Amino acid sequence: MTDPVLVVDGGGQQGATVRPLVDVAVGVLIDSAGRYLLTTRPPGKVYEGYWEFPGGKLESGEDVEQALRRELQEEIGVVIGKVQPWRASTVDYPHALVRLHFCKVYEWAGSLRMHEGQTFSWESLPVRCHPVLPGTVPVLAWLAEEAAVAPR
Ligand SMILES: Nc1nc2c([nH]c(=O)n2[C@H]2C[C@H](O)[C@@H](COP(=O)(O)OP(=O)(O)OP(=O)(O)O)O2)c(=O)[nH]1
Repeated sequence: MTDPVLVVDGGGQQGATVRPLVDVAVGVLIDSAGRYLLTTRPPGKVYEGYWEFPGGKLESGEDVEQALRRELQEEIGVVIGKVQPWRASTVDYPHALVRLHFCKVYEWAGSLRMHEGQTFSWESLPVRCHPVLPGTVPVLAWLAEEAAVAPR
């Protein structure tokens, strides 16, 4: 069975036209207090200012882990340790059809530096950040479900 596709803001609306599926590596960084790192989408990008987990598109020849390591170093200035593949989802936005590969990361080196003009916040559930990117909203629900089953 394939996962349902989350259609956002009307999605691609191209009918029979097949759109490429863009793979995106996303890091759910979790600190020793169990808080999650959220960042705003940088100026000039679609959904500018919306809150998301840091990450970005896979480049040619990269796997999810390689892309995540590169993106987090480029965007937030940290070198991540072990990457734990977690969940995936597909989102149909007007600008792109994306496959989001969420990974949990508990270890990293270096201080956070927002290289693309983002804002960051360490958040507990329920998060105070608003607005959250539509493709990211379900992730917060998954995290809340997990926390309910295995509270810290
Ligand atoms: N990083 C990230 N992207 C997300 C999340 N949720 C979600 O729907 N997305 C979507 C938004 C974008 O369509 C796509 C990420 O693409 P992007 O444009 O930010 O990637 P990038 O940094 O490689 O961008 P660029 O260099 O090509 O400008 O994934 C999330 O939590 N984190």
